[in-house]
Amino acid sequence: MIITVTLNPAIDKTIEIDGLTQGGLNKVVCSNTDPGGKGINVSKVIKSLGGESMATGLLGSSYIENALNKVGISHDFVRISGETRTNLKVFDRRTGETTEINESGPEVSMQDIDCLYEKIITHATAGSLIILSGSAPKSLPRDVYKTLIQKLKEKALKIFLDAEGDLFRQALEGKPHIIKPNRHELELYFERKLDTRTSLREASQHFIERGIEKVFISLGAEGAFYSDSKRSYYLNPLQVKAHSSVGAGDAFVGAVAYALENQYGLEKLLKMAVATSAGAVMTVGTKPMDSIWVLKNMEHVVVTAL
Ligand SMILES: Nc1ncnc2c1ncn2[C@@H]1O[C@H](COP(=O)(O)OP(=O)(O)OP(=O)(O)O)[C@@H](O)[C@H]1O
Ligand SMILES: O=P(O)(O)OC[C@@]1(O)O[C@H](CO)[C@@H](O)[C@@H]1O
Repeated sequence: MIITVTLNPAIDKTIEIDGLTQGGLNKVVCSNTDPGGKGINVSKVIKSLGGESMATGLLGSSYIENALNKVGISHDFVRISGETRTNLKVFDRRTGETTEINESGPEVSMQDIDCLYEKIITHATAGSLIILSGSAPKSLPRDVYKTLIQKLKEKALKIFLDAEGDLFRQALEGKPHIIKPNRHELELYFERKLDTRTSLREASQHFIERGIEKVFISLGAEGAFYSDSKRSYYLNPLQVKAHSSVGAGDAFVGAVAYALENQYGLEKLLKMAVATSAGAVMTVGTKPMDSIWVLKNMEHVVVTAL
């Protein structure tokens, strides 16, 4: 059983503009809305690959529950009184760039986290993979993931963390089993550039020495990197026509979770993660790519042992 946890869900509003003018009038060419927040996107990707997950977290709006019902994703959120944030993604058709404007999220408390912990425990079965992904509303302490990880590990659950900044730094003390930082998150953590394969390998080893089992580093259009205690691999990106890279990291995490759940071998898992995330950058907003495309294209991913 895979459980995705989103502490700070979002209604993602993606608008497209023909040349963004700062400080001027911008006309929207088209717009669309997706249920979002990193864990929820992971659940969407698992579903598109043919898998099942349970989405939970802290939720203020029924929009997201309705949207998940429509695509058949199981969910059980802790309902909070504050409103779910709306995150604006502005895609500039001329430059191909996306500008993101994210709200910080509603007021929540550690009591909400206690309720969330109970929900996770209710749904988890032995060895369930719990995915903790994305930011936490400002009102929560920055060690919220660390606290959750420590408690969940006492129940022998597997933890996959995708977070940044102080949340990430403190969560590491709880020793999640798997992490997927992107290059920017890692550079923030180490306070230095990580622009060579050697530096990525050293960074991964730093985590592995501290008890983390699997380190995936996503490198945007430059592909990805993987390390565990025995091996390291560089993964070439697929050459695709990029539309919106928002949610590419979530697609990567979703594919890894799906592959682990289905006990894929490492090479197949890595290929699926790269293909699923490449597919995600071709779609509008945070819509996942369909599994037929993923299965067809994963064979083109080159996995290089280092
Ligand atoms: N332009 C691109 N072309 C091909 N593949 C891409 C491109 N951008 C991203 N990817 C794929 O998506 C994966 C994740 O991308 P990225 O490193 O940008 O994640 P992220 O920063 O965590 O994303 P987000 O936070 O928006 O979900 C990469 O490892 C790569 O496989
Ligand atoms: O503020 P966070 O939680 O870090 O990021 C939130 C977010 O930008 O991430 C997803 C894409 O990865 C979007 O669905 C969502 O709007």
